Amino acid sequence: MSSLELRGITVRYGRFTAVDNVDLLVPEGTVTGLVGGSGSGKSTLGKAVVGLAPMQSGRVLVAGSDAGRRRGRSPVQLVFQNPYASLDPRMTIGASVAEALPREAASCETPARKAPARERRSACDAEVARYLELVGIDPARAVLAPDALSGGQRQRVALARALAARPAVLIADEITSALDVSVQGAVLNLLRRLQRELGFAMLFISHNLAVVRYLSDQVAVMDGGHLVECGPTERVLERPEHPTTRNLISCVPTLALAEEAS
Ligand SMILES: Nc1ncnc2c1ncn2[C@@H]1O[C@H](COP(=O)(O)OP(=O)(O)OP(=O)(O)O)[C@@H](O)[C@H]1O
Repeated sequence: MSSLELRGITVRYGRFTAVDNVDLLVPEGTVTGLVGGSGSGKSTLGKAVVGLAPMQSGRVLVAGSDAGRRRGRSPVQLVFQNPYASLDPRMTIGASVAEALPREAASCETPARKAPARERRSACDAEVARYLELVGIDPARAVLAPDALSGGQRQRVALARALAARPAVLIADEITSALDVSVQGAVLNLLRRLQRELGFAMLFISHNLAVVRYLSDQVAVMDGGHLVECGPTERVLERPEHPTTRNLISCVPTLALAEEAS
């Protein structure tokens, strides 16, 4: 199990500072919910952690060492909002998951032993089946292309692909917001169960405070690229200290009432 520690992360797009000197610790085996208004810098921070945003300064530490300096696969995996964009449409879902497997897991090879091709293939198929089963997809569907699946099923496959890389840390960026409300709950329950079973640290980015409360041990709040508040979920949501947090919380009942009224 590993922690994720962000130290002084700053991201600029040209002259615009999207994330400004953010420090954040996600302790090992726990979930931090990252909330904030639209454009506050949540996704940019998540992308910076995996090297997809132009980080001006700062360090990303996984289990205390610089994530970027590790050899081989990244210890951090990111699952995006859009399950239609996160899988290669030209690959079967089985091939997408297989691609993410660490070499030893995909081949049952050791440095001392090179496995024959047939043995490698069947070890790889077994691992792919294991990860598809883990996310509730029938392994017989491994031969299908992503467009044969629903949005919820694709997001499950995207999750299987991320987990197949055996990440120490998972970043989930609005992973249910593009899904039908009827399948959102199932994907969130799955994510919570897998996080507890596999024990990875998770940065869970969401607009939905109810979902953040359900999943998170601590909540971090962003505003204008700054991290303005961070603390245990119960404390932050019951006794918010920063006006931005109070404002986010006060918007929830307003929205609920607006939905009732419409
Ligand atoms: N590639 C980019 N080039 C220029 N500006 C960008 C880029 N990506 C994001 N931004 C800007 O950076 C700011 C933070 O964006 P970001 O997507 O991180 O916010 P967010 O909190 O995730 O918002 P939302 O909840 O709406 O997804 C916004 O003002 C956005 O317009």
